[in-house]
Amino acid sequence: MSKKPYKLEARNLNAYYGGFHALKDINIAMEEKAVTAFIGPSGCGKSTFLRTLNRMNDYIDGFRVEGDILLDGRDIYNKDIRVDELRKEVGMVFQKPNPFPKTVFENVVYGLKIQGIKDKKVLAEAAESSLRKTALWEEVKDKMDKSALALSGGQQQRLCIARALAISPSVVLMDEPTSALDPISTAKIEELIYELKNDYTIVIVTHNMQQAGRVSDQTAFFYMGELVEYAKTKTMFTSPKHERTQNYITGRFG
Ligand SMILES: Nc1ncnc2c1ncn2[C@@H]1O[C@H](COP(=O)(O)OP(=O)(O)OP(=O)(O)O)[C@@H](O)[C@H]1O
Repeated sequence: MSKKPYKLEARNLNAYYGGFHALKDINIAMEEKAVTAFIGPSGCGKSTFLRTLNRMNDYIDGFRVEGDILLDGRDIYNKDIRVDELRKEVGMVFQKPNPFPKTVFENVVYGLKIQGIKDKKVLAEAAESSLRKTALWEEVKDKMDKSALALSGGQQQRLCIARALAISPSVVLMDEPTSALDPISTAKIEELIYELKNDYTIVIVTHNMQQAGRVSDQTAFFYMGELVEYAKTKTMFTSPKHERTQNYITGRFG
């Protein structure tokens, strides 16, 4: 089988919060239309790294990076990159569902409206298409003008994923997207992630080892700001190379 091309690459990436060295010489290449999971104990830099992939950390005072992050071969920290364009390409879903206090419809089309799209038919079609992709359409099609805050937590999270997909990203970053959800909603999101990788490159931070095992193709294990091991998920879970990885995945720490 031919290898998928790399969508995202970090080369000699170091990141700092002021004087604190949070990411240490990270080198990793993530495949296109695949799911890459980041695992590791609390505070090891998973979220920091995820957030460097769409420059979400730019907002933090004193944060800086050295090295390169390449999206389709282009360095996203290059001066000529427009951050708003980058974020259209690299969408993000957070730990807690964070719908806006607006209707279901307004939530899904939010990004499109910001882009200046006003045509009602275009917006309605985009909303339906995104909600179908997150398997939410049948559940909300009669509630499009109701508040998104009235949906269940799991539905809200699928709505947030639909909102991210509506602006047609090619990469979706997910920071512990199920940690606030019940097991049934979690299972639905996991199924969804599995489906979405047909069309999107997905990077997910998870504390749940079983989840990494179920949804990801590749897994990266981080420890104290370093990328200790990166391998096919099956390989990592059956025969990790490093003792630290072994100890973590068998629950001896973390
Ligand atoms: N805004 C910030 N300012 C200063 N230090 C920070 C900031 N955000 C994170 N850090 C530090 O950077 C390190 C990595 O944090 P990060 O949130 O990336 O870890 P994580 O592996 O995602 O943790 P968790 O699993 O608990 O979410 C930690 O030591 C953390 O305290």
